[in-house]
Amino acid sequence: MAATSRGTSPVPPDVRPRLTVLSGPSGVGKSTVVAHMRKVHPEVWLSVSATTRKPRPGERNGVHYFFVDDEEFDKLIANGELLEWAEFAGNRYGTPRRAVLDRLEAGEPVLLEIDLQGARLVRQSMPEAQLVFLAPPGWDELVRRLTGRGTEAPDVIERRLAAAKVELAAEAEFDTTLVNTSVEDVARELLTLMLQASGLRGTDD
Ligand SMILES: Nc1nc2c(ncn2[C@@H]2O[C@H](COP(=O)(O)OP(=O)(O)O)[C@@H](O)[C@H]2O)c(=O)[nH]1
Ligand SMILES: Nc1ncnc2c1ncn2[C@@H]1O[C@H](COP(=O)(O)OP(=O)(O)O)[C@@H](O)[C@H]1O
Repeated sequence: MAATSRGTSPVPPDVRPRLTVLSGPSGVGKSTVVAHMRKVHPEVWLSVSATTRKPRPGERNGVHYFFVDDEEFDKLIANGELLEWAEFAGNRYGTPRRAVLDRLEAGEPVLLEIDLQGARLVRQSMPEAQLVFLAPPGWDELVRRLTGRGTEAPDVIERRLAAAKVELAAEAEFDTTLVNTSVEDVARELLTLMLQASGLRGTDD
């Protein structure tokens, strides 16, 4: 089944590459979509965030995240090295500023996968960014995905589901919604949105 696109952002007249932010509730499939993008479209540059969260099995430092301790995260903030950062479900996450700006200056479209608070901060500091909301096909499916992933303890799942309710209520703040029914379809639509927003050609393959 195809991913459903609810609403679209107008294609801007300028041709500057734009930052694209992908956000959505925990368990909706953001990491899965991003992993698929990495595999099928390695040319798309994905920001790697710093986090104080402990790595999950299979997660690699410098690939999925830069895993740092609290002290190192404090330093990143103090030195102004983060474009934005937020606390989410008891851990801190932030986007390294320099790497993102370098890529944008080099003319490459850039993708950030960050939480709602981060998306709002990016909207303030870079109003030209396009904000894409990844929505679940329904609440029950979101619960199933988050529980089925099996990476979090029940209390952490509860915290993430509470955060998910807040995140779902913020959908209207985003330029576009993609419903994650099919990972392949979402990745394709996301790539098209990124290329269109950057004044480059959208693809249908
Ligand atoms: N603000 C912000 N949020 C981030 C960043 N990196 C990841 N996140 C978000 O932090 C939340 C938790 O991420 P994670 O622990 O990897 O869990 P998962 O996304 O549910 O698999 C998600 O909503 C991510 O999108 C970042 O650099 N900044
Ligand atoms: N389109 C989809 N259909 C069914 N399951 C999915 C889909 N996308 C992701 N999932 C599954 O949902 C769970 C949560 O996905 P994940 O990418 O970790 O979410 P997030 O990064 O948004 O927290 C994973 O077990 C993943 O395999």
